[in-house]
Amino acid sequence: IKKLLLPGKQSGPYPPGPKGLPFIGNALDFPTENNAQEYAKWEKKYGSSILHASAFGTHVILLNKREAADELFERRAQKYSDRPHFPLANLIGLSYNMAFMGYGDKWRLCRKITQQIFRQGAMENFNWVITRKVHQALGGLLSSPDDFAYHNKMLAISIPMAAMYGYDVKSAEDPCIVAADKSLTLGLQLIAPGGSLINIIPILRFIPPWFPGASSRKAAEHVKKLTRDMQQIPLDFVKSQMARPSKRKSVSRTKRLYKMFRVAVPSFVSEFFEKKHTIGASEEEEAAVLSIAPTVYAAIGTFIYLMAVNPDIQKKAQAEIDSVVGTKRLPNFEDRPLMPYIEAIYREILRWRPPGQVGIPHCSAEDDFYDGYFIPKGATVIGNVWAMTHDESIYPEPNAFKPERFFNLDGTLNDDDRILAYGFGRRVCVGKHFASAIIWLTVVSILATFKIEKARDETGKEIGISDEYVDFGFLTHKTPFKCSILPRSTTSQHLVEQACASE
Ligand code: HEM
Repeated sequence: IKKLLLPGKQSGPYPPGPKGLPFIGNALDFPTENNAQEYAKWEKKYGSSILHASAFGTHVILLNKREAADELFERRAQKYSDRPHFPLANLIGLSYNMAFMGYGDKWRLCRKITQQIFRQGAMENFNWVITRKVHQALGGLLSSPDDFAYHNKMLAISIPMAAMYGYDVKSAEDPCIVAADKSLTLGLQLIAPGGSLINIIPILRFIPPWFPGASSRKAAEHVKKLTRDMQQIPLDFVKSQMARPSKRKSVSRTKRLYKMFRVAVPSFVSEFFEKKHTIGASEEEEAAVLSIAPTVYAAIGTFIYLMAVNPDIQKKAQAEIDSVVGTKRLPNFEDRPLMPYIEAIYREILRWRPPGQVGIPHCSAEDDFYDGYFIPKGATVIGNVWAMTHDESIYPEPNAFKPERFFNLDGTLNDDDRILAYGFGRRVCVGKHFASAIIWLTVVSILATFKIEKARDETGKEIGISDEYVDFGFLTHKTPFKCSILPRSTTSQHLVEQACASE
């Protein structure tokens, strides 16, 4: 209300954008689905790639071009690394997550710890657990290929559970998985700008959940409980394991966990607990990064869809794998530098359909100018990743899935390896190396062993797959579809069976 009655001194024009109504501004103009594509249309409509809209006194700046995102989020990072207030994050118990924290000491501490754990050089710690879970997913595809979405979900949730907590999920019925799945799906939906009226009119958060019509508040209460379970079950597990006295003094607690459970240790949380004693992290920061699962799930869902509709690309990729790996073993991380075409597929998946099309919003910490336009302090600043990765001047025929675009004329990979889907500046995804390893190994392992095709009906006719996606809060997922996933040969079937038996 203060912002509306006493607007700050404005010293220049806002970027172009839709004309707002009194008081509510553009509250009715913000798209509730396909927002990245709608914001790209705004660019054409208002003749500018930097745009402005507002709702109830909150200014929103949209950046559709990479130069603007690089200038503001990277070069002016001091001013653009904060997050807007997410009124629902608190209500659903997600405020512990560093992705939603303001740019302050608490975030700095979390960032320091997580960056250390997930830095590129530390990926070896996780290779073992990623490999194990990817092999289990291959086994799942072998026994029930029609349930590929289920196996994908298990993979996406069980890797962080094992890596972070040393918690070994065996089935999707595990109470922790049920809670994680529901909490993240519902939570991310609610927290996004179009997810609830509370995000636009924060005062509504004070309405009690039992009040007639307070559906978001009710949903938030439900999600909060699920979030608590999702965190608490594995946290209790780690704490109980760490509290056990060691019989042999020379074996550290994390090594002891490793010996006992043969899961990915040092797990993120057990290492976090260890660090807590030396640098003093607080209780709330103990579980920071579980919201990653849906991003990985979205990327792998896109991969399966793209392989079903692009058989020639699939064949080319399999030819590369066969020439490097042969057919007597499964691929491993050491093969990665030897397979440029698979690398190009990885880049193209995240270019073609970034899991979070408009990333996570940043917030401006002070008044600023860019390109002659005024950006007020406290503005929500959104990098439209989808628009940037579909910029025709950089990626001709942007809607086509073409891994070849990442090659130089001499057949070597080009240097366009900055994955915009991971965001920008100081808030860039802290788990990008981890995510890259998971997605790469999943892609290469599935391609090495299975053939993905469109499903056929009883007359043998191919069943078409729609190209529709559905938005889940900040994320976008491929809508459910049918396809056929069969072993490439009896040799590849045996390889998968052996890998699963040895896990
Ligand atoms: C395909 C997979 C993934 C994608 C596309 C993705 C994308 C993103 C994006 C767009 C952001 C916000 C960046 C910004 O504000 O500009 C982010 C933040 C973050 N991501 Fe990821 N992510 C993925 C996987 C992961 C994984 C596996 C982890 C696990 C460690 C992770 C942990 C985080 C954290 C902790 C943040 C918050 C960083 C901060 O606010 O300082 N992400 N991610």
